[in-house]
Amino acid sequence: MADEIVSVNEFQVLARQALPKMYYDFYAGGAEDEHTLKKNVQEFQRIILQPRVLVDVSSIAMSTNILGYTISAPIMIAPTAMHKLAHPEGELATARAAAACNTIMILSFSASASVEEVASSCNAVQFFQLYVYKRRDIAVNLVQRAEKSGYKAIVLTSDTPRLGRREADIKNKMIVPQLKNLEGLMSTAVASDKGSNLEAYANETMDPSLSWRDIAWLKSITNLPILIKGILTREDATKAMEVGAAGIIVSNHGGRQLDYTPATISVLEEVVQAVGRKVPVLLDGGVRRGTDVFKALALGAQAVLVGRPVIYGLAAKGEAGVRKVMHMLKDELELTMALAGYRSSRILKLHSSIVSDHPMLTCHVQTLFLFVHSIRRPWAITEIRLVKGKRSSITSTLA
Ligand SMILES: Cc1cc2nc3c(=O)[nH]c(=O)nc-3n(C[C@H](O)[C@H](O)[C@H](O)COP(=O)(O)O)c2cc1C
Ligand SMILES: CC(C)CC(=O)C(=O)O
Repeated sequence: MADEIVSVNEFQVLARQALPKMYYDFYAGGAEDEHTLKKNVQEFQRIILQPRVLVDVSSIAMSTNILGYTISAPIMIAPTAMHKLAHPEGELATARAAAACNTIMILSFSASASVEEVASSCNAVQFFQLYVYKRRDIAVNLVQRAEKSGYKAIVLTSDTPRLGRREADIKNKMIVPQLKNLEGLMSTAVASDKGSNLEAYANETMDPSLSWRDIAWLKSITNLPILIKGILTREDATKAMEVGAAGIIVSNHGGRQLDYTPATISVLEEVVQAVGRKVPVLLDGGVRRGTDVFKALALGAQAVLVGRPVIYGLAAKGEAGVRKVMHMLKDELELTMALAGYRSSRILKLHSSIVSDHPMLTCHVQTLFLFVHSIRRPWAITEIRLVKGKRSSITSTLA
């Protein structure tokens, strides 16, 4: 019963029961040692919150704005491939859930429903995630179809010149169904019967020569704003600004590409600092609790994206499962804000940008001693504590 589920992680157990092993492993798995997959969750857990009390939290504002579109909470749906392997209604159910929750879904290039089908299934604001294949005409075709169908932005995934080595998929000989967006354009059948068919297919099709120079080409084929997904360093954040990205998604692809990349939450601040509030910075990877969302906002994210929990909700309960996942995260975030002494998720973001701009933070990062720093503003008190060179807690509230 969906009603008996009290936390997002419980959906993973239900999804495991509902799905064939090959598909469950595909969704749940990461690359190689799955170090980054685990770190994404663990690094959230290392951050401790120090609440402020006796703040009037009788009314809490959860909504935020992404590229001019208001969403009910700073929690969006990450692009994930092939939802029909999780549930027969696939992306259509996910999109309806996004619309019901008044949030943005990013449709995967590798979806099992077409851009047109998903666009016409509901009135949610949708972005389209793009992989660039060696056959550039496919990107042109899909970007133009997405634009025509009413998608509001292109999310270019930058971390997949080749597919990460996902060992469960290799063992299971993971298959690739025909991808709906490519029907009539390209077959997804691959000759190899060894290892992961998905890996063979991806490596045959993805364009490993894609580079920063190609953003100009992408801009020449669309009028939509372009967000770049897969940024983990200040250097690449700066480059993304130089090429005119409209937004950045701090992501390590949920630990499915390069293993031993840092957890996204641990590099968020570095990216936010480089971007300097010029464009929105979003984060995905390991978000499983409202407190995780709160931590990401406090460190400068405008919103987070959720990947696997959405698929698990879909696999377990279809559209209702996705709605439940999104509602649980939103409710937990609201409770976190109340208990931590916050009235608005937007104020949270303002605080953190002050924090990350402060040079003291960087110069004390290596210290082995407790470092307490507070900044006073007419409207805010922000306090950051670092222990042994790591951020250990975040406190800030309205003055
Ligand atoms: C099963 C699965 C499929 C994915 N497919 C895509 C995809 O097609 N395009 C993409 O840019 N990212 C894809 N991702 C990465 C997600 O967009 C996102 O970065 C990641 O899932 C976030 O981590 P989380 O699952 O811990 O929330 C996929 C992730 C998973 C788990
Ligand atoms: C079809 C795949 C390339 C989708 C993907 O990005 C993933 O599985 O992580």
